[in-house]
Amino acid sequence: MIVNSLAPQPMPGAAASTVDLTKVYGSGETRVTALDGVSIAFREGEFTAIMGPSGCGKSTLMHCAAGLDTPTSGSVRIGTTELGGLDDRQLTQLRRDRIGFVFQAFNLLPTLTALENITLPLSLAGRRPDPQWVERVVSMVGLSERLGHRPAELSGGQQQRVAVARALVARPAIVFGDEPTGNLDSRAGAEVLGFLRGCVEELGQTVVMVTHDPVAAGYADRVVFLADGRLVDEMAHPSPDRVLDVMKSFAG
Ligand SMILES: Nc1ncnc2c1ncn2[C@@H]1O[C@H](COP(=O)(O)OP(=O)(O)OP(=O)(O)O)[C@@H](O)[C@H]1O
Repeated sequence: MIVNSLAPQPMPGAAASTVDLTKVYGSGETRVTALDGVSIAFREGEFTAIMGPSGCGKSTLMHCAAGLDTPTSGSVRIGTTELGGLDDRQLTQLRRDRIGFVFQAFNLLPTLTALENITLPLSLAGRRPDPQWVERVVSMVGLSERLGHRPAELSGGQQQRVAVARALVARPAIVFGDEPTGNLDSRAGAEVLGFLRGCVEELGQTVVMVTHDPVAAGYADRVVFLADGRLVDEMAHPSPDRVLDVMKSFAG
């Protein structure tokens, strides 16, 4: 299937983009081509879900696009910054300042309060929080009453909301989520997805999320489908039913 928005060149207005990205793990008999020439742009202010069968390369794509893993070949840009041209220190700085992460495991520090966890990226960067922005993020994710609580005193959904707020606090160019609702029940998952949607609509953020869940994908503006390390399809304005139909076609 030809996918017309998967342009070979980085698009203007892309928060992140890849061109002809490949990632090969191992060698000889254990060689695995996890990504096989992926060119994609994540547009500013858009919520994209990455889907596809287990092992198709979703996490690898996200990790390479976020500068957490190094591609075998091809290029990755965050905005106009080409990651291949950065040394380790610059890459660490770019991840800290321009990228937000939300993982399946909430990854909060147990000894810190919710507020301290949220502002940790700024503390590490030696930056002062912008009180108005922190207040906006905190109230959007509905945590105003619980800022003094430690993670153990919060439900899973609340902990993930802290993680979403932490991902947003530095006003990143892009937020990446790796199955951010994978550990949550459907109600808490829906809340977190609603907040990610809110980040896009109310705060103008760009969000990219890996998910297996067609209902989660239904919150996105666009779903891109990977199979065997290649982009094979995409869908604008997805609904869970239509996403499920595409997923079934992979299984068949
Ligand atoms: N560190 C690694 N060493 C060797 N092979 C790897 C490594 N990481 C991933 N792979 C392989 O690369 C391929 C893509 O893996 P990846 O985790 O990106 O897939 P995925 O679509 O995210 O899978 P899932 O939905 O099961 O999480 C798989 O075949 C996987 O076994």
